Amino acid sequence: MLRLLARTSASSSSILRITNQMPPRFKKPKIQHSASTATLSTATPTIEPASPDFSRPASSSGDRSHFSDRKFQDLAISLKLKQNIKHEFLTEVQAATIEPALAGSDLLVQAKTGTGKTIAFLLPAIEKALQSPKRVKGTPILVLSPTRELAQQISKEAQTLLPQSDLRIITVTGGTSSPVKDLEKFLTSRHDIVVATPGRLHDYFTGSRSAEVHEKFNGLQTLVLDEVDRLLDGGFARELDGVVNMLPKTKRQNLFFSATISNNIKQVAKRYNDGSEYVFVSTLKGDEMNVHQHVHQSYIIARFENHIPTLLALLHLDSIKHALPQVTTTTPPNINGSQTLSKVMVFFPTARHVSFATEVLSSESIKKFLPPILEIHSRKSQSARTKAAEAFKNAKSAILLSSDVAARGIDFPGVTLVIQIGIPSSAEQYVHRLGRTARAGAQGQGIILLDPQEQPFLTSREMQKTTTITPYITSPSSHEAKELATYTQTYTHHVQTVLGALATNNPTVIGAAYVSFLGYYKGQARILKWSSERLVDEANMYAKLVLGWTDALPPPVMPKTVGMMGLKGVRGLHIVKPSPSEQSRGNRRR
Ligand SMILES: Nc1ncnc2c1ncn2[C@@H]1O[C@H](COP(=O)(O)OP(=O)(O)OP(=O)(O)O)[C@@H](O)[C@H]1O
Repeated sequence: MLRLLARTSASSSSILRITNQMPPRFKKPKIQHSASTATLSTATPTIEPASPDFSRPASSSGDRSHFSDRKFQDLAISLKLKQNIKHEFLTEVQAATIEPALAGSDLLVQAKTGTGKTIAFLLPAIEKALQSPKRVKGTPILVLSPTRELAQQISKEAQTLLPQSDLRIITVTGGTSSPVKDLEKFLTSRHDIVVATPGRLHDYFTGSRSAEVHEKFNGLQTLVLDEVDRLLDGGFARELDGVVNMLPKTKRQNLFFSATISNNIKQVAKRYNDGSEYVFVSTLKGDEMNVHQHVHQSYIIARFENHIPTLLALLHLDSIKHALPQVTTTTPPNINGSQTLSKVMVFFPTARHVSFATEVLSSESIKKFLPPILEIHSRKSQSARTKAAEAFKNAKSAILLSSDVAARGIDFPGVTLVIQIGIPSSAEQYVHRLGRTARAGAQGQGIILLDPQEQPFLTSREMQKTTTITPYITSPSSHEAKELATYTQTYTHHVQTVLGALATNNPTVIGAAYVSFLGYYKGQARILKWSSERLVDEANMYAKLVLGWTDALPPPVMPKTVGMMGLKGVRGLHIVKPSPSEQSRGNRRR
C-alpha cells in the first residue's frame, strides 16, 4: 500500500479511495490520476429504549461500517503510545492514513464526520516526534483549527495519548484575558505540540516578539490543518497565509483533514503544500455522499413565524422519544432533563438569532417543558463558551442553541438530534452541523426547518450531491403530522405570550436579531432570488411576526451598518444615527 501511495505528478495528486465492503488491508486501493399544557398532558409518550453510551466505540447495535479490522496493538508505533489508546480497532480513515503518514507522505484526507480523524493525524505526528533521533529544539508539531473550542478539544485528545511529562501541549487561541502573559508562557516553555487558531498565532507572528516566535518553530516537522476547507476559505485566508508563510522553509510534513473537500480546495491545498504533490485519501465510495447512511435526515417546510413553535414541538417530541424507561404515561408529561436522554443541538444562522431564541426558550413558561437550555456563539465571552460546551458535553440531556462556532469538529457525546433552523451558509456547513450527531457509529437524527422561500436550498446542486433528505411529514393525515401540529399549536400560544413580554423588556435583543437577519439573508439573496427591496420587506415582516416587534417603524439600523450591507437607498429601513455616547463607544472599540 505504501508503494501505491507514492507521489504522482504535481498536476495530478493521487487519489486513494477506500470502499466500505472490505477491510482496508485486503482492499486494492484505487488510484486516480486527477486530483398549552392541557394539550400537552394528553400526549402519550412513546417509550423507547435508552440510547447507547456513545462515548464508547459503536457496539454491535451501532454502525460499524467505518471501522476496519485492524487493531492499534498491531501498529508499528511506540509502546507507550499504544498503551494510552483507549480504542481497539482503527476506523477506516485511521487505517488508510496512519501508515502513509508515518512513512512521510503529505496527505489531504476526506472522511465522514465523527470517524476519528483527530487520532488519524495526532498519532503519526506524535510518533514521528518521539522517533526523531534527537528531539528537535523547537516545536515539532503545529495543529491549526478554525475555532477555539475545536483547538481545545484537539489538545485534550492529544493529552490522552501521552502523559504531560512526555508530551507538552499548548493551546493558542483568542478570547483569553491576558494575551501578554499568554505570549510569555508560550515563549518561555518548551512544547511538543502547539494547537492554535490562525488569528491568535498570526498576532504572535506579527507582534513585537516575532523573532522569538519564529525561533519557536525552528525544526517544525508536521503541520496539521484540521477542517482544512474551512481554514482555506475566505474568512481565514489572510491569517492562515500569514502564519504558513512565516513557518520555516525547511521541509515539513503536511497533514490536511476534513469531511468536505471540493475540487477547488484540492487546488488551493497545493499552494500550502509548497506547490508540490500530496496524496489525496478519501474513505468515501465512488459517488457516495458524505453524510452517514444511519442518520435519518428530514426537512420541514414552515413559515418563518412558525419556526420557534415548531422547534419547541420537535424538542418536546425528542424528549418523549428518548424518555427514560421509568417514565410512563402516568408520569407528568413535561419531560425535563431528569427524565430523558434527549440531547439536541439547534443551529441558527447567526449569533444574534441564538441570543433571541435563548431568551424565548429560557422563559419560565417554556423552559419547564424542556431539558436544560445552553447557548454557544461568538458574542459570548470565551469563558461562557467553554462553560456551555463543557456542560453540554457532560450532560445526559440538554439543548444547546448554537451558531456555527460549534458546527465543525466538536465531539459532544450522545447527541440524539440536530435541528437546523433556516438555510445554512453552504451544503458543506449542513454536513458538518449534521455531523454533531451519529458519531463513532452511534445513531442520530437530523431535521432542517425552512421557510417555503428557502426550499430551493434543498434542491441546489451542492445539496443534491451531498445528501438524500426526505420530508418529515410524509402525509398530512399521518400520526407524526398530527402530533407535530398539536404540539406546535400549543407552543404557539406560549411563544406569543413570551414575545409580548420580550418586546417590552428587551427590545435590544429583537433589534439585533433583525439586523442579523438583514445581514445573513443578504448573503443568501442569490439562492432566494430576493432583491434588496424584497430582503428589507421580508426582514420587516420577520421583525413583526417572528421577533414580536410592535412599533409601527421597523427596528432601527445605523447608517454605517446599512452601508456595510450594501443597502444604502433601499426603501423600508428605519435608519437612525447613533447617539454621541454610542458613537464614542464605537470609536473606542475600533
Ligand atoms: N478507533 C476508534 N474506535 C472507536 N472510537 C473512536 C476511534 N477513533 C476515534 N474514536 C472516537 O470517535 C469520536 C469522533 O472522533 P473525531 O472527533 O476525531 O472525529 P472526526 O472525524 O474528526 O469528526 P469531525 O469531522 O466532526 O471533525 C471521538 O469520541 C473519538 O474518541
